[in-house]
Amino acid sequence: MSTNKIPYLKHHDGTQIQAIGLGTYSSLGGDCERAVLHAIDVGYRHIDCAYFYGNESEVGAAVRQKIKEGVIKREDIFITSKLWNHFHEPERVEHACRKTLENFGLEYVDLYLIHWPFSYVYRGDNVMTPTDENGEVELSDVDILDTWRAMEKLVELGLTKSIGVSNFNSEQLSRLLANCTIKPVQNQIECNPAFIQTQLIELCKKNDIVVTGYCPLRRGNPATRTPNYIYDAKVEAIADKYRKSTAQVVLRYLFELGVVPLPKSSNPQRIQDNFNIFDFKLDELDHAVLQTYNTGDRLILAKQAIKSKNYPFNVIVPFC
Ligand SMILES: NC(=O)C1=CN([C@@H]2O[C@H](COP(=O)(O)OP(=O)(O)OC[C@H]3O[C@@H](n4cnc5c(N)ncnc54)[C@H](OP(=O)(O)O)[C@@H]3O)[C@@H](O)[C@H]2O)C=CC1
Ligand SMILES: O=C1CO[C@H](CO)[C@@H](O)[C@@H]1O
Repeated sequence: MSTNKIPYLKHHDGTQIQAIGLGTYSSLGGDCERAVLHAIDVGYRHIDCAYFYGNESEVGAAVRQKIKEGVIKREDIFITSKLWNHFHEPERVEHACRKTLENFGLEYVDLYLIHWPFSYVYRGDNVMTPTDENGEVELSDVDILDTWRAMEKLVELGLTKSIGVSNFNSEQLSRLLANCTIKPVQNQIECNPAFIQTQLIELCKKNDIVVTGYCPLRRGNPATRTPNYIYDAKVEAIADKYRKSTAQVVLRYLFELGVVPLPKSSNPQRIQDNFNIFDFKLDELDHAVLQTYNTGDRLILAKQAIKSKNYPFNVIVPFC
């Protein structure tokens, strides 16, 4: 497929991002490498990764393979990774980013995000969820602004082109915006028909921050036929109208709301299908139907960090 017709969004720092990205959480080993190789062949130029996912080596191997084959140049592909919660102390941030680059076998990432606003005690690079004797996660208390200043240095060092955040609520984002030198280019948040987060999206748009949407398919599971909207007759009717799948309708819907969806798949057909959402347009009635699923039902709660003062989901933001 030609990538000419695929829309890109511009970040405020001048970098550009393809308006859909391949999610890689729970894509592991050979499955992950094959998924990324196939995605690049299909036309994806935006891959969402994280140190926490434990698959940066596989993603990097696939990207380097495609560069070697001459299918892409490094500058054609946008790679996001994320600082995990145990690396928040400012003095660990550069080390964490260099470790990620080493995993990828690349000299820079395009975007490095603070994965969550809360932090964990550091017990070693590979201890990603340190727990105490009661099995509770060991939370630490690093100020987001201190971590952000170290993130800004990564741009100066050329280790990442852009920096951003993930899972920041409106208060955390506003505080960061009021106190930063480099503004975040993105806030990556949960976004699917049942949980759109309209007000947070509006705040991001107002501040020229791109929203990337995770769990766009709400972790679709054909066996249990969840989430219900992928298997619901009303969405099937919309899909039939455009000769598309219900997943394509959902991804298109998020795109039309101004969100960059990050669907994960390791299935070749679904990887391709999820990318083919730029040749049709939903009408107002379709939007009205899809809006009825917005019940404000958050899927990812990160309850292990509920006691952190930086736990982001205490702020009750109306969802519509
Ligand atoms: N910043 C953060 O805190 C978070 C970021 N993320 C990022 O967002 C990405 C997407 O979220 P994720 O949690 O993976 O969930 P998704 O909503 O992308 O759902 C993935 C699931 O949907 C299935 N699926 C994919 N395509 C289709 C389709 N066309 N029809 C039916 N089922 C389908 C996949 O199965 P199969 O592989 O078999 O196709 C997989 O089981 C992550 O991979 C990660 O990169 C996710 C969570 C939190
Ligand atoms: O990126 C992520 C993938 O999903 C996890 C939950 O299942 C999240 O904790 C994490 O932030």
